[in-house]
Amino acid sequence: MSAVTYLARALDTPTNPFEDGPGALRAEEVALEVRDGTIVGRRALVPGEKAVATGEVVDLRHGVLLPGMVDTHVHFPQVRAIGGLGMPLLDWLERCALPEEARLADPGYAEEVADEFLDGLARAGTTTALVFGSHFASAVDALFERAERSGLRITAGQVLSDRMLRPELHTDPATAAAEGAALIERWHGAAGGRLRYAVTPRFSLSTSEAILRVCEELLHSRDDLWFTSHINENLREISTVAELFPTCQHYLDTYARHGLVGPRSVLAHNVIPGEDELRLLAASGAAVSHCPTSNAALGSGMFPLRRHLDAGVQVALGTDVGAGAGFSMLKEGLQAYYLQQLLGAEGVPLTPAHLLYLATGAGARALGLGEQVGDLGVGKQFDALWLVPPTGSTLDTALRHAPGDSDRLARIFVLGTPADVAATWVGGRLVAGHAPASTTHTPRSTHVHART
Ligand SMILES: O=c1[nH]c(=O)c2nc[nH]c2[nH]1
Ligand SMILES: [Zn+2]
Repeated sequence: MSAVTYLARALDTPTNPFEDGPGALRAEEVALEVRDGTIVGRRALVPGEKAVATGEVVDLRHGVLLPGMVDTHVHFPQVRAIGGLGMPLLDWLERCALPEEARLADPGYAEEVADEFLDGLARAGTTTALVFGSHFASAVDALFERAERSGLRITAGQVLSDRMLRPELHTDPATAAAEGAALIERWHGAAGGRLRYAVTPRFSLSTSEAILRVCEELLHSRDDLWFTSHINENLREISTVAELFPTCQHYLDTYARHGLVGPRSVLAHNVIPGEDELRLLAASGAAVSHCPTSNAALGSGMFPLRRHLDAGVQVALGTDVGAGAGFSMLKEGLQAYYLQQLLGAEGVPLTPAHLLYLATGAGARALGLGEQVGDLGVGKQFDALWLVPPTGSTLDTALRHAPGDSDRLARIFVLGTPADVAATWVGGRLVAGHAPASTTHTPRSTHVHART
């Protein structure tokens, strides 16, 4: 059994600040005892305390420890398409995203992109993600194979479409059913449950009723699969979906009538929802992934967080790479804050605790992982990111002069970038960066040895 004690200045939100207020922010100097990847002990330290534990000790107190970020909407095949500005959704798809996604038909290309993608997540401090896969089954295999090695917690699936994209990205119901069943068999629950399968129609605009029926069969082939798709992102998209599904009550109904909306469903965007849709989302326990940098880049609209909260809909954050502005969930949190400020009286005034919760605990709960990850409490996995801004950087200065814990967290969201993430762990395993050498403390002696 491997046991390590991490000494850290930790910030987390073990409860929901939308219910408990800003007091939900926990800021402590702690000793976290981690055994086989699980936090088994947590003790508050007297600041600067030295002789704190016996056994292997890693001192992280010159940085800030946060729970690993949870990205609830991110596209694996779009890493190389980040940064396409100046277009609304459907033009951006046609010009930027889909030509790149078509390249993943080449398995070698897909492997390279999978490595870039997973590396991008881990370096940004993201430890868990709900990932839009590729239209090609071979590329989805590549993603899961690389994810198994990377150590990250990944829920993903083959993206399904059979119209209105480009022919090489289209499938047919029989192929979709066969490939989906094989991928579920190979990957759902693999790597000790770190990898899970999500049935993933791209959006109703590009999926016929026949493909949605396949999605229904695949999703209900087991009772523990996930569902994800897009919804209500853009006015042209919404009116096209209404024309394509004349008998549906609203966009959400195109999924709901196939049994695709439930507590294991995550729908991205929902920038322009109807009240009926919000009620149905809340009643079904489905979550919405809010992707604020993508919404701003594509001019999709202003996410009505207040209406979601009032209706009781679960909301978490997603980067939506590549329409979004990169893998940083700190940037996503900041953009969510800005957007709510711009909404004036209709916006929700978000505190730093809200931002941290949206980027960690809310995502964990939306993905059914709230018992395992999302904060740094006893019983949780040691999924964490360690921020160590370079000495003399603006973030370093800002943190040294922060008057309080909430201000420190605000400064991290405003100024933090992946370049400040010195190390990322999943289940106690280092998945990016470098941790300091541990020291072994015995009752009599202390010596340093290198950690592998
Ligand atoms: O932001 C988005 N990115 C996509 O790739 C996509 N596909 C359908 N709808 C989408 N929205
Ligand atoms: Zn998306």
